[in-house]
Amino acid sequence: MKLVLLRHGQSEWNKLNLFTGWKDVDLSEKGVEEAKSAGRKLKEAGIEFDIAYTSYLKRAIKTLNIALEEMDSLYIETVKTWRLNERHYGALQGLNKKETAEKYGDEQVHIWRRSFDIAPPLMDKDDENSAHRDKKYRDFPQDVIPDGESLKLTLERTLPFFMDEIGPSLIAGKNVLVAAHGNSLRSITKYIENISDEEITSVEIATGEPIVYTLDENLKIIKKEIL
Ligand SMILES: O=C1c2ccccc2C(=O)c2c1cc(NS(=O)(=O)c1ccccc1O)c(O)c2O
Repeated sequence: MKLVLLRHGQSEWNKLNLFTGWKDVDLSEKGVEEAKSAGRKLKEAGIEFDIAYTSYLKRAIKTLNIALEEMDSLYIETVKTWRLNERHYGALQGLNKKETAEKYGDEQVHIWRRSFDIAPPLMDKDDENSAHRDKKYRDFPQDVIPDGESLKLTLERTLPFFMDEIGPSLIAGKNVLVAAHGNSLRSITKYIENISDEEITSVEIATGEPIVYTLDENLKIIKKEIL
């Protein structure tokens, strides 16, 4: 069966090189085109999906819907989960490179950049952008919703969803499409390709380029191709 990973197209804040995280920004024009192109590639590859998974963030949801529309597959079951959200960048959300360096210093940025288990400064729970005040997350236990995540924490809240939901769909023989974010897709890649904690920080998943895994019933990779 096929597992296809698709990182959302360029967002409005990617264009401005701002930390985005859980900020629910829209796709840019370019991002919409990237999603259409990904959908066309998947249609040409002739993959028929049985189920799709995405995050609670519109840049991923729209990427999925645009790609499914290109494949004339908007009818398939789609599951949305906060566990596929991008890494939460805490108080850094909305900052650009210059502001981050000015506020925290180049040395600190350099440490954060390569770190696996260091979280950024947390966002205040009463910040207007806090997930604790966002209706999307109102039904979740408040201690589960993050205010900032290390890469390790992000992987640790995404992988259980893969093991409990996506894995069983694959083992049931379904073709699965996951439209999500750089760091949440790293979690799945890390597991499928058995990548170490050190190596995963340098794995980059390109936007809008479907990664197609053909897996056996033990979720071992038979073939990997990037469309
Ligand atoms: O500061 C961070 C950082 C801080 C806290 C947790 C994670 C990261 C992180 O993962 C990261 C950073 C900077 C840059 N490059 S940058 O310094 O040029 C930069 C800074 C701010 C906004 C966008 C930029 O491109 C990266 O490529 C990163 O992957």
